[in-house]
Amino acid sequence: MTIHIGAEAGQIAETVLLPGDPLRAEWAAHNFLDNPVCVNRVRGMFGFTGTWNGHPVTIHGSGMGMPSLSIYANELIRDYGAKTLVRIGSCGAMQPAVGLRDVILGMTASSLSTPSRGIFRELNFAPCADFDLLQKAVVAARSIGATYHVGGLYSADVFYDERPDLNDIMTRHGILGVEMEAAELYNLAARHGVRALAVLTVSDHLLTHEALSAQDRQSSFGDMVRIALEASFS
Ligand SMILES: O=P(O)(O)O[C@H]1O[C@H](CO)[C@@H](O)[C@H]1O
Ligand SMILES: O=c1cc[nH]c(=O)[nH]1
Repeated sequence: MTIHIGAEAGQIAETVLLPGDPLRAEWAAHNFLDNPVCVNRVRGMFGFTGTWNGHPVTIHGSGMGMPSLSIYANELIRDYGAKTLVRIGSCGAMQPAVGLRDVILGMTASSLSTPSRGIFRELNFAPCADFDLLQKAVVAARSIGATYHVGGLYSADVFYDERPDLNDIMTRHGILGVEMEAAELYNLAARHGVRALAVLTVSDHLLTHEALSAQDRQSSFGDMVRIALEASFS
């Protein structure tokens, strides 16, 4: 057990899917895993471990924002030995060619700052996905017929952004979507020598202002879960 995760040693799989929403973790575990067992409920941040095609998998909420994800990813990697961490999240589209419900595979993640800023200081480290996972996710996305895009993410620190000019700069530089966790996940993966990828579903569009409901964000993003699982084990 750790401060934030109540699972016993051995109850967390080496492959962990990380939705921000703990109820999405519950939905995904019950819809995609065999014999899911709840292994964490500390602070209501549910984690479930089961199997997918015989492979042990944990699906664990990360919470919203990089400070929250950083707590869970640190403990999952350092205390439980997680080796493959795939964020399965929602995001806002930042390009006209990206549509609602499309999947974005996050090759890089730009940010204003992350919990790792204190380490990098004057350096502009470039957080990026694990290439092997990324290319396997592309194959998986193609095979299930998902509409997908590969490219850069913007990991913002705030959802209600008083600096829309930052979004505009990201759009002008080709960034596909905005979310709030991937940059720190990629930083931690680099630091600890593990694999990470963000597989996201577009839940709203910054340019058209279309948006899906909270219920849709919790329990209708099956393609990204399938892609995350296929990529992890192929
Ligand atoms: O749907 P999740 O995975 O939580 O991801 C996105 O949704 C939350 C904001 O609504 C932030 O966590 C953002 O990154
Ligand atoms: O962080 C997020 C997630 C979805 N949509 C956004 O605009 N931001």
